Amino acid sequence: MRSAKPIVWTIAGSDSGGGAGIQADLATIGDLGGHGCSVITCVTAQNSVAVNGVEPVSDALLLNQLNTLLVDLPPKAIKIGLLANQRQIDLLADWLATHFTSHAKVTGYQVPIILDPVMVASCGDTLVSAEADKGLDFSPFRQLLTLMTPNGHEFEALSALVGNDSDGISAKAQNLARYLGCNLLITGGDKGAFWQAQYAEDHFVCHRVPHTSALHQHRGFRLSSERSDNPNHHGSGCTLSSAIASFLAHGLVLHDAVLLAKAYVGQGIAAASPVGAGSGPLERCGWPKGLKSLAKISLIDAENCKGPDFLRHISHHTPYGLALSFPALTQPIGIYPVVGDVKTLSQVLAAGASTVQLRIKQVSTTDELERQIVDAIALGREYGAQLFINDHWQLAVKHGAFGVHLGQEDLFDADLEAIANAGMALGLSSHGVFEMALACQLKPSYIALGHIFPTPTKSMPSKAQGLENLKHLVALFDPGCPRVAIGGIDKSRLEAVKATGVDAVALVRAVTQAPSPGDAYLELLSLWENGDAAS
Ligand SMILES: Cc1ncc(COP(=O)(O)OP(=O)(O)O)c(N)n1
Ligand SMILES: Cc1nc(C(=O)O)sc1CCOP(=O)(O)O
Ligand SMILES: [Mg+2]
Repeated sequence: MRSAKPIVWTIAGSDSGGGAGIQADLATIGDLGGHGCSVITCVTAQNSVAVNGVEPVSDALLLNQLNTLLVDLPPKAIKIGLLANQRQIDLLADWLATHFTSHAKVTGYQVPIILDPVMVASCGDTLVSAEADKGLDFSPFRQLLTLMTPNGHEFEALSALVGNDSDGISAKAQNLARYLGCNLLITGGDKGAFWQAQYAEDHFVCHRVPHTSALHQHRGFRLSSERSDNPNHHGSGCTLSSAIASFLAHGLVLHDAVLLAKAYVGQGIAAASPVGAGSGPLERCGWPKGLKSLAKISLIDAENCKGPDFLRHISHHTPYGLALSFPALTQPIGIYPVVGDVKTLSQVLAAGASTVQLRIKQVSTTDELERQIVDAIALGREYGAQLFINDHWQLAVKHGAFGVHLGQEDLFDADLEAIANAGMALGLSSHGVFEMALACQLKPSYIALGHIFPTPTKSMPSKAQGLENLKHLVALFDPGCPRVAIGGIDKSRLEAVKATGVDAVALVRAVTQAPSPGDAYLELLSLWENGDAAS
């Protein structure tokens, strides 16, 4: 029952033309480093221009495939595609709610399930039985799914079926997500209501996403990328949902999986060539590379948003960059001590630290907090250091600190314009692809990538990234500012962290809990720069 490659199931129909369905899913899963298993719901006689027949498999064969796989090849993630009729929907939903849920209780692993509610092939021919001409009822899947990925037309059909006629995409999508009890990715590839001429736009509606910041729960994000004119995009919906399942199987959180899968489809369409007389299939290009391949993120209802200033700044009116700018650092960061009091700050500054953060989490009074910040800023100036104040951006602005460090949650109430107008540097935290992409859009002075290893210093919603994910993140993003790894780093891990290509490391305990923080800083610096400790 062990597999080096994460196992991903696709429960879908066979496309004899090889561009979509099971064939597209298995190609995607394999290309992204997973092992694909298939549960075939129906066989289609299909080429690139027409669907000439669809025959569902029997109930018994459908269940036999599911049960046979479950005993030996249990999945890390499941993608569900074409279900040929209402009977198959009911049967599969019941199996998931009973057999599969019991299995999950035994293993303790919550398998993510992605459903692509396919009804029509990209050539325009219907794929589902005649009884379903008013649309299939997917409500048996309520509370069983992680994500549903309808296109614009499917979203309208699903909304109509559940009597959801709210005004505006945002309210309507949130209602549907609540009704189904899952997150939604509404894709614009069918050139529906959400498709804009220049951008390929998808709407990601978060209902409940584990391991992610509170900032990103219950929100709707617009994901916009440059539209490709290539007519060869057969199977893009199947590819998107199986890519999301594959990234989730590798342990990524949903926001990251969605953003990477969209980039994967974009790269696949851009590189696709014709096969047959109709639309050709997507090319498989492996894990996305380069920031350019990622969609720009904005808030769906930014115009009405009374909340975070930060999210108003990334409204869809400015999806390709902000007017704000934050200064570049003038000294390389290298080893970045994050300290909790002015005494430790003075010790690391005296030892020569050029970039330091004051991170005060507990103070007796607000006067005391202000006094410590004033003293820290004065010390930073005296040593010519790049001193960042964590969290307390108002005091940092008031007293002219070199910079401010903000986490994703801190962005809720931070006035970025005030920080930028004061000419101050900005450091931002991120935990994974989505948060790093958001941070990049704000063009900060550095971006922190955390948490790399488990750490008792702070309790966080995110999972530890590990060195492999850090390496992927570093390869994916060159934000034009330093990338700083943080979380659980000490001298024993410096070499491995440096090997990922990250530009700098931030450390709390490795400095603050050392008998001499100044000496600890010097030893870490020597290890970072020369690979051996200073004598
Ligand atoms: C360099 C660096 N990276 C990350 C953090 C964490 O910031 P945040 O998420 O705001 O958490 P707190 O530090 O406020 O608990 C940081 N401070 N520095
Ligand atoms: C403050 C902080 N922020 C993190 C993030 O991932 O954003 S991890 C972290 C704690 C880092 O402490 P230590 O070096 O003692 O493990
Ligand atoms: Mg903070």
